[in-house]
Amino acid sequence: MDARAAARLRTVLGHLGRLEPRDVVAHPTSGTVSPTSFHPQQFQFTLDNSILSLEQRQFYEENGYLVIKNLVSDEDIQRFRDEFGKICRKEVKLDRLVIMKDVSISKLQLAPSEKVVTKIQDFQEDPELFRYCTLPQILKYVECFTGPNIMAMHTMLINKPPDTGKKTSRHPLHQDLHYFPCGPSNLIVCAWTAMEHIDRNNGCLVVLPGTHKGSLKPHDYPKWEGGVNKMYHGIQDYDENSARVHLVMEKGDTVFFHPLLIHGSGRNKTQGFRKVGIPIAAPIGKDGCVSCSATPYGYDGLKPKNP
Ligand SMILES: CCCCCCCCCC(=O)SCCNC(=O)CCNC(=O)[C@H](O)C(C)(C)COP(=O)(O)OP(=O)(O)OC[C@H]1O[C@@H](n2cnc3c(N)ncnc32)[C@H](O)[C@@H]1OP(=O)(O)O
Ligand SMILES: Nc1ncnc2c1ncn2[C@@H]1O[C@H](COP(=O)(O)OP(=O)(O)OP(=O)(O)O)[C@@H](O)[C@H]1O
Ligand SMILES: O=C(O)CCC(=O)C(=O)O
Ligand SMILES: [Fe+2]
Ligand SMILES: [Mg+2]
Repeated sequence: MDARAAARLRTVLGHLGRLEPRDVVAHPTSGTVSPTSFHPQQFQFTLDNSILSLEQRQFYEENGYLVIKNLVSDEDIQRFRDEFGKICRKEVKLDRLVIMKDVSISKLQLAPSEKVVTKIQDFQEDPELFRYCTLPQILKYVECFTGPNIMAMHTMLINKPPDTGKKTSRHPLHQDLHYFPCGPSNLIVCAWTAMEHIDRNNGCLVVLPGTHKGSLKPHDYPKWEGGVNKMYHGIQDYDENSARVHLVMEKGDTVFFHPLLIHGSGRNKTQGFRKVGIPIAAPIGKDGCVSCSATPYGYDGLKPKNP
């Protein structure tokens, strides 16, 4: 994006001011930004940029997600795996890190290892893992949705365990915006990178294309017999007829998706631990998230600020 386009985007963000979370809920598609004159009405969910092809833009506009193949190198993924292993074995300790175990094993006293950690959240203080959020090729695409001043709102690495038979390794269908009252929603994007081959066997991402055009729906715990992980809320009343699309991805492929896109993941029927790094959401206004000024997850400075 050139400097003039960036300046216009900042102006738009400035006019939007600081929304209350309920405003984001009531007007989830507020904040539509068409900062340049190329296609003023045509595009609602992507910013004008020279990175995405017309087909890619149209795909994201229509479907709410976009898979970019082979975006993160094997070498980087290996480094993230190594660091994750150290965290699980407690060789690296981080104050604010949240470590989650699958509910099916949460009450067992198990020795620290990668086999008992289902997910880590808030790794922004770990320089090695946080490199993911600063990879130029990730930021290049993130910028197509957020504009040039980018902040990581949340960081995660998911290590989906082999299902114990209770189906607790599933992640119910949800919208990420449910978890963070950030906005404008169209300027938020989540990046999800496969750290290995992922398909329906080990629990790939499942999306309901086009649902990013809808509103934020009520979420609650699904009524699953085997139990549900803490905070794994699901949408109760989605359209049963919507087509579910299973995203089969290779190591290093990254899917960028809108925070209102309904998505989830199935159970892991293999004996491996399915790793994805690292969903981040990366919105930012000029001085922080434009709707929730202070967020404990906010982490600034991924790219030099535009003057
Ligand atoms: C716009 C931005 C978009 C950003 C996108 C991000 C979207 C995010 C979508 C999600 O990922 S939703 C899921 C988010 N999940 C969480 O936030 C869970 C975070 N994890 C935690 O809070 C802790 O890991 C947890 C409380 C579950 C465990 O913490 P501890 O290890 O300190 O707890 P401990 O082992 O002492 O257990 C405390 C209690 O929690 C229970 N527990 C542990 N793991 C559990 C689990 N997995 N599920 C349910 N309960 C669990 C455990 O049995 C125990 O119950 P009791 O009090 O009855 O003894
Ligand atoms: N029939 C369904 N209708 C709506 N949502 C579903 C349905 N089946 C599964 N889901 C949701 O979609 C997510 C992905 O499910 P998916 O069907 O891919 O995996 P699975 O049921 O674990 O395994 P399988 O590949 O055997 O179907 C699940 O976590 C669940 O929340
Ligand atoms: O990789 C997965 O299982 C999906 C996780 C997810 O959507 C989330 O944590 O918000
Ligand atoms: Fe999610
Ligand atoms: Mg199924």
